Amino acid sequence: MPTPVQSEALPVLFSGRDCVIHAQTGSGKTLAYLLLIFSVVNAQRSAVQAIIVVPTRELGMQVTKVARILAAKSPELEPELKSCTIMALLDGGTLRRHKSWLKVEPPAIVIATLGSLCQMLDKHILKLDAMRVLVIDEVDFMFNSSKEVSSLKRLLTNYSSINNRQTIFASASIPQHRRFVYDCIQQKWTKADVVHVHVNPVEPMPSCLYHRFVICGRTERHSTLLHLLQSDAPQSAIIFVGEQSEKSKKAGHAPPTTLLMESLKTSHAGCPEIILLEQDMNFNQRAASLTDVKEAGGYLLVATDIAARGVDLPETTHIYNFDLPKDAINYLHRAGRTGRKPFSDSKCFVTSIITAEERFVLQRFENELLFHCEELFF
Ligand SMILES: Nc1ncnc2c1ncn2[C@@H]1O[C@H](COP(=O)(O)OP(=O)(O)OP(=O)(O)O)[C@@H](O)[C@H]1O
Repeated sequence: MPTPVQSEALPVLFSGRDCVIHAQTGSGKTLAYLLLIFSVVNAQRSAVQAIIVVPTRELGMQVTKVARILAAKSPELEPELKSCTIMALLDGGTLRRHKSWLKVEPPAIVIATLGSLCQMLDKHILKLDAMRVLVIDEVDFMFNSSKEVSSLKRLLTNYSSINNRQTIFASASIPQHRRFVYDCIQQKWTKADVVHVHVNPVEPMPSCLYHRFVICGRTERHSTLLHLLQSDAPQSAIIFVGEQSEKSKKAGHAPPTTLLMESLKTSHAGCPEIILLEQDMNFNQRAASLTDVKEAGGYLLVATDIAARGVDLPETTHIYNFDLPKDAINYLHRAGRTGRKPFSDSKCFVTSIITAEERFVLQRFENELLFHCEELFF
């Protein structure tokens, strides 16, 4: 049964028009663009026909997994046909192996981070002559990232042309979306008849989310979190912690994530597994953390914003903002790591631990994202 965004976007996508898919977190945008790709690519052809660009390795691994599930065919149905080949070309991957694979037998679908993709394009190892669909997932994040933006523009205009491909942009947040669609046409990132599929514009976040906040002093945040965990007793939760500042790093202080992990391990015994996921971990450690989360019966995932975009852990019922996110868009994406079962109406909780001075910041997020946050008292 299609979700609302799939119902709205699929007819546009199948008509061949370029599309900006703009719908709440957890609404099923991934399947919408993957179904288009599988309707377009010819699995028997050894040429890259679709590329999906993602901002992080974690999101890339997740999209690859869904694409491989869709690609798997029953051998008894059409034994003579080979199934669609899919390659993950992600930062931290084994580029040497990918190079030889791309040269010998190019896959039909490539899921890539921008850095790794541009490396292959610059070296002429990957060619886009046969590319028919280009998807940029979390598009607002990519255009906002000073590291990615110039490569992204090159990919959209220099490496391939709008006339030879169908271009799909997806995100739950596209600030100033009218301006963005105008830019898409002016800058020739999409064709002029691009369609903006905007699902539920008056409610930017899923309605099953219940937003709360607790006010406490700076030094009481650990004990407040422990108190919350005891009263909520979540089966599976994500605790978002801010990145360590350069100043704090230089002063030799322990990262806030490490301090929180220690505090949880000593004071919150008997809880679900406590797992860490942060930018500073190497790629193998990050992959191991996500595997642990998926295999655990229940988890407390302590994470920085690396887990805020796209990561799909449908069992998560509680989000805690141990530190406030830096802006409303980040709040939306952190909150959207819960409420990810499209046809379920069970309540999920997003709780921010703030100081009295931060109340006005949260209020600003409420005004911008049109939601109500209720105060909790202990
Ligand atoms: N038609 C469907 N029926 C049931 N579940 C679905 C359907 N489509 C997608 N899902 C499930 O919904 C969840 C969220 O989907 P997905 O990851 O595509 O969300 P998204 O819109 O990309 O969210 P985000 O903006 O946070 O990246 C996934 O677990 C997916 O398997």
